[in-house]
Amino acid sequence: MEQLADLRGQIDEIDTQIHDLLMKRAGVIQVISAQNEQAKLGLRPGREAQVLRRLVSRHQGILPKAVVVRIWREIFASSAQLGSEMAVSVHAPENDTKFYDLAREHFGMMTPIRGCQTVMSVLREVTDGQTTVGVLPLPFTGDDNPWWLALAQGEAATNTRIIARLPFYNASGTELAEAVIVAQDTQEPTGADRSYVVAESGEPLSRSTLKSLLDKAGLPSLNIQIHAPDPAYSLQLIEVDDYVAPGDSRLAHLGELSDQRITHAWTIGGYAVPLTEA
Ligand SMILES: O=C(O)C(=O)C[C@]1(C(=O)O)C=C[C@@H](O)C=C1
Repeated sequence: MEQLADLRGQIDEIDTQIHDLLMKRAGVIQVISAQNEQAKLGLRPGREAQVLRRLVSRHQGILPKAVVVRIWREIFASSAQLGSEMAVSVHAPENDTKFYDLAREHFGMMTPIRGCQTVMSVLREVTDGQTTVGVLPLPFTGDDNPWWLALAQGEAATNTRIIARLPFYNASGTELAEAVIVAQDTQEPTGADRSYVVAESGEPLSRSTLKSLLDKAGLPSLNIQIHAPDPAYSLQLIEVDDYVAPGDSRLAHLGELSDQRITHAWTIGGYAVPLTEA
């Protein structure tokens, strides 16, 4: 049996290597950020998703995958901070810390996170540029005053988009709150993605009509939320099981496929399919 002192010596040597590699990685990030000085957002959730999928798929041994993900969350957060000062605003109504907790888990120990009482104040801070990203509840059916309407006020009215979904990896086995990250940025495709599409119409279309139109257009839908504030105007939020780029030709087909009942359709962003489901 190897002597305990030898084994501790091996651990010391490994710790030195890990530390050297972390410093080397930070140096590479510094070079990237110097080359991308114009880019406001150091955060790239799509790239993070690809890195984590790759590491988790090659992972072996007794160290839990969740630990690997946890370590890389801190690494990503510190890299994103190096790229540009990052601040997070999160929906944190009184006595409800579930979104704050999700954000802290995702953005690590060092990122400034500010709680906002209302979803609208989170959105305002992102849209005004007071904060880099916002964390908001996942859009849900039955919400009488959905926040996503603020992202759906005409295609060019806002640069704020959904760029990620939380949690990306839920290893706890318990149901966590679910949220999306919004930013003045665009969704980056990663090879396994979903996008949110808004379809505008006069009279609301039924879910089944809309679903079959979407299928014909090649847009597989997972979830449809209808918001019809008056009989002559409605907006439908569709979660599509695929990446939909701004200006995707499938969106333009919806008009003719629906005999012009859909007057306009556009994407408001989306997210990389979470690791647990990939
Ligand atoms: O790939 C980049 O552009 C990076 O800035 C690197 C990096 C990383 O640490 O891996 C940094 C932060 C992003 O959220 C994603 C990737």
